[in-house]
Amino acid sequence: MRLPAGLQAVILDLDGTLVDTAGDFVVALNLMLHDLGLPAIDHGFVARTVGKGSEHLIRQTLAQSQDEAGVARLYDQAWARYQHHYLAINGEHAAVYPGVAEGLARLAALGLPLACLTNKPTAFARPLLERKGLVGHFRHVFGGDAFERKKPDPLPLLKACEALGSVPARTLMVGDSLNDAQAARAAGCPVVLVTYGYNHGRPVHEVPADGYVDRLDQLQPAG
Ligand SMILES: O=C(O)COP(=O)(O)O
Ligand SMILES: [Mg+2]
Repeated sequence: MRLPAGLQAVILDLDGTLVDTAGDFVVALNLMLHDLGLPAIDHGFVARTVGKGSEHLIRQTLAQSQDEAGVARLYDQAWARYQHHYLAINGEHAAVYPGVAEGLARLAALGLPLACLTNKPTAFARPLLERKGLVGHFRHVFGGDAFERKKPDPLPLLKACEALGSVPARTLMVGDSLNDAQAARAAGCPVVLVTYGYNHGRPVHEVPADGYVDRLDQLQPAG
């Protein structure tokens, strides 16, 4: 699809958009659950649950076997174990999606400044992009802890636009989920969704967007 005319910058989501990280989440969560003596989760659970940040993911994971009080009691220990394991394996069970490196290179060649905006903690996001050879494309990397609120709140997008020096209406958000689309709409940014990501386990075409692409390198310069 053609990029909107007059574009000033592009903001890209990470998990499910640039990198298939479901394997990393499964491994780190299951090591955490093992430490806590709790039953394991599977790939399908991760694909349905990822995208709303680590706190949400850990709470939902604990809720598979715990009531509300159990989740509250175990949360701090779970978060510490999760962080330890995730940082140790970050990127080992994750793969860059086909067309991503080419697509980012093309956007950069058009002179568009790029920001990565994910709900993943910044301390997980930056090393992952480095390990996968993608970090050099980005002027900024903002994690879920970079601002006061996370996507689907528009705040992180508005802050990213500010950092990029772009007007929201001329800043494209590229993501994989309703979370990204809602944040983009509320910020006044056009949004394109990739068709291969997670989208909370739902078909992505259910989510209204300005376009859908099967690969990032399908984003073509405006005609
Ligand atoms: O929920 C997460 O940790 C990350 O999700 P996102 O990169 O799709 O924003
Ligand atoms: Mg995502």
